[in-house]
Amino acid sequence: MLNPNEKLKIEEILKDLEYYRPRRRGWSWRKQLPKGTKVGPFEYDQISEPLKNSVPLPAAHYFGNIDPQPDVVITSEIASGRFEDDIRRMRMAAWHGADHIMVIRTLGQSHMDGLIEGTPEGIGGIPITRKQLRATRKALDIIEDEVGRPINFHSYVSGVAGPEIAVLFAEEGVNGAHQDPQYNVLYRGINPIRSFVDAAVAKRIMAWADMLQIDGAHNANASAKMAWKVMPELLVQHAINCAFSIKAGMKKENIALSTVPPVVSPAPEFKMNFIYALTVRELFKGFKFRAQMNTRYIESDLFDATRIHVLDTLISRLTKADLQSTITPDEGRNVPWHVNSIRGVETAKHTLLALDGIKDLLKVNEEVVRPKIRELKMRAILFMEEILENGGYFEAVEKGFFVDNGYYPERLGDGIARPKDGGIGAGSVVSRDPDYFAPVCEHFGYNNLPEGLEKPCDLIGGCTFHKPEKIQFIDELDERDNVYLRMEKVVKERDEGLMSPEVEWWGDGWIQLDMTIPDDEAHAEAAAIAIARKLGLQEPTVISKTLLHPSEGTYVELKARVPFKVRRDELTLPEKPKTLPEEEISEFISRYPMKVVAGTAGNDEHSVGLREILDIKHGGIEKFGIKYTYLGTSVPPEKFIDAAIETGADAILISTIITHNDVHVENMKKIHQLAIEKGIRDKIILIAGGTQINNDLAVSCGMDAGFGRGTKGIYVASFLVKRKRELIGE
Ligand SMILES: Cc1ncc(COP(=O)(O)O)c(/C=N/CCC[C@H](N)C(=O)O)c1O
Repeated sequence: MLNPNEKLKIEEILKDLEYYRPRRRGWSWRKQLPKGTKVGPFEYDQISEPLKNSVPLPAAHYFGNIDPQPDVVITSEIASGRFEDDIRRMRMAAWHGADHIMVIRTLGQSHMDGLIEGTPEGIGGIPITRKQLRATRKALDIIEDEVGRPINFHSYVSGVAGPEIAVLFAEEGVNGAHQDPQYNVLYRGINPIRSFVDAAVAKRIMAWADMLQIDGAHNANASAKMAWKVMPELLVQHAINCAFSIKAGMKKENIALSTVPPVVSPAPEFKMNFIYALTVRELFKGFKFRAQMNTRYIESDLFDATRIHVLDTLISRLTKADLQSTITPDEGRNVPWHVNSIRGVETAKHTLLALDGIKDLLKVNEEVVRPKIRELKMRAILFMEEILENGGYFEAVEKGFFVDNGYYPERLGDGIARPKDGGIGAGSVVSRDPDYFAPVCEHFGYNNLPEGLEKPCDLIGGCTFHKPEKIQFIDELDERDNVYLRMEKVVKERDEGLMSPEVEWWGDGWIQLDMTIPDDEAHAEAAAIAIARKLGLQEPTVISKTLLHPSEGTYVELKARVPFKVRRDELTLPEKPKTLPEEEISEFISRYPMKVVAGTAGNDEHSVGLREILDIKHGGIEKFGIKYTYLGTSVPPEKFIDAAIETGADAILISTIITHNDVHVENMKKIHQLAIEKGIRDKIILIAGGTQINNDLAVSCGMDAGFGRGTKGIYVASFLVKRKRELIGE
């Protein structure tokens, strides 16, 4: 069982992998809760069972730290090239609410006509191998136990080894996979006939394994020059894969359409995206919808990408999504980093919760949308009719019907044409002889079962689906490229407590820094690099720039490598404030009633933090019986002293956030000085608080104590009691 306070040890995961068997087969949906379910102070209509361990959204602490889980499965796409580091990121993503982990394959795996073995390092994705799948599924088992919800493990069945990959996934308990023959044809240049034959074989196996299938329509969005123009084609692509999948034996509820809002602002996106989303859900009722956030128009600006993804998730809530697949906001600038995988999950969770029940609040204006939906459907139907007129799919793809940037029936003639008898694997499909028989189960198509056999694999005493002990587990094939070699350095540093920052791989040393340079883009970029170099950072690289003004300023984000490590055992941790037990505070106050005056000092209007320290509802000092007089905001130092004298207060609590020209320091010194002048300094307790305050600073300005960001009422109450005890000699 994983302990949240202990790091996951990959070496433990790698032990006894040859004996590992997946705990289940098939896809797990979230367990829905009824409409009107109460969580903390609120009622929800679209949530599922909560997690045992999780990280709530940033604002959750205002509402009792609730972390309601939306009804929709949330995907995190993770693949840095080293599965051992991806496993740690999967644990992070699971705690933030992801229960669908998608692992992108290494560059070019689609062109390998066979399986890869061992654990080589990947490029831009993971080499999908039996050992990598087992280690990851085994890790996901303990991670799902830690968060308390099943996690779906997902990858891709495509390429010339599609059927072999499908068997591998079925054997290793993979829960979901992309499978769409059109992907092979259009984007991997694999022979169309081979692709569809392989797809039938693969889909039949996926059906047996009860895997959820995601189709590949999103790739047309991602590939078209004008992504919004391919909307009619997307409907056709979905139709082709859905119909083919049903014929290959898949159940409708395991067929998910991969649908992406096609365009982004500054386009008036909802005029297209919302209509399209309504249309696809109407046409494919009964299938599942996997909403993928837009990848086509992501730039390097994390804020813009996040805004896009919030709006994409709004589309999901306004129509329907069974899965919300997040895209990391940094997909436009680097291979996704840990933090951005998590940000993608937070965006989905935040938006889905924010829009809980939204469809009960709004009605779609049928009068306006109906003709537009109908037009889209007509365009798709015409497209399909033209395919038929041209002799069918293979002829149409040969003529470049697909991913053409015309808004069908308009055609620009720039579609992706694939010759029916060309491409990788051309001519490799042979028809089965009348007496063809393969002694394996779930084998699509003509399989001549001999008399007396109940199922094909009876002939060989069981196939790997029915006798998993027959699966051949190959450990490592390349002694120069495997996880053990990679772990040698990592385990040594980890056990020595050597720490360095990382973005995707253990200790890769990368950090991100950002700065605003008051100059044009070119000079700002050059200056940022020079500054990073002077800071001693290595390989400084600009990953994003935001023009604030052509000449006045540019905001620059860089990544750079830290050339050193720090030792964990040499770190001085900020000591946690020593608080007294609640009942001890209340008991003391009952014997020595205390009064304070409080307010925000000087010309400071920020009072939320101070209210949290005072008011009972936030666990403020009032909770322990301490009475307070609230002087309001922008209180001059003199007023604090006069009020304290007037009310006979034991303490003055000043809150100060503004630090321009050190006004916070001046105010603290002034109050300390005035208390001396009025002869009350030795009887009154002076406390300052605020996000820019710390104890040393406050004491150096004459305060008795200072409290910074994250302070709780009990910290202040404990200090008041301790100081009062000193004053009365208890
Ligand atoms: C239908 C299909 N088959 C196979 C592959 C993978 O194929 P290869 O191993 O890269 O050749 C893909 C990949 N899609 C792009 C990334 C995931 C995307 N961002 C998503 O979230 O859906 C695919 O769409």
